Parts: sequence; C-alpha cells; structure tokens
Amino acid sequence: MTEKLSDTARDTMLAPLLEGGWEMVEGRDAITRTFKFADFADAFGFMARAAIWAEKWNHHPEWSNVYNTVKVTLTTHDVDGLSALDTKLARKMESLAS
Ligand SMILES: C[C@H](O)[C@H](O)[C@H]1CNC2=NC(N)=NC(=O)C2=N1
Repeated sequence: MTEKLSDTARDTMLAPLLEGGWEMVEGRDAITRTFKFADFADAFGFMARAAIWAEKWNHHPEWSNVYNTVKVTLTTHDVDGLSALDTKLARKMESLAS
C-alpha cells in the first residue's frame, strides 16, 4: 500500500534529492528536475530506460522533452502527494542520467 511520505521519511529520503538538484513544485506535493543531455538521442535514450522502470514499478512520471532536455515531475496521484515510489524513481533517474 502506497502512503504519503512521513515527516521522518522526508528527512531521510527526500532531503538528499533536494540537496542533489531536485526541487519542490510550488503549490504541489511534488518534485521536479530538469535533465540536460548532449542531444536528442541521449535524452530519448534516458526516457526509454526510465520508462521501463516506471512501467515495472507501475509508477509513472509527468515529463516533457524538447530536443536535449527532459523536464520531470514526480508525485503519486493515488495519494495526492509524494510517496516512497517517487524517491525511488528519482534515484533511478539520477543513476540513469549519470
Ligand atoms: C491503476 C494504477 O495502478 C495507478 O493509476 C498507478 C499508475 N501510475 C501511477 N503513477 C503515479 N505517478 N502515481 C500514481 O498514483 C500511479 N498510479
């Protein structure tokens, strides 16, 4: 069962992401990050790899792509806020983009 992140989990799981380049979305319990790549092929390759994990975990990003840029927003629609699935997918995206 997915639950909203507790205050403790926000300290342990969310804070490192916010220190590492993710930001809270104004007015929403959601995080966002813009990833830049060398070109469209790299950006789309990242999206393809991330999509496989998103589908495996049944947890899907809100995202957009323009050429070499992918803007990602993560939140859990089922709980109307951030859950551990968002921090898990954010960490996966970090490793896929690096
Ligand atoms: C029915 C299905 O399990 C749900 O709609 C899943 C699909 N992907 C999802 N993705 C995200 N980001 N949040 C959700 O709550 C969510 N729920």
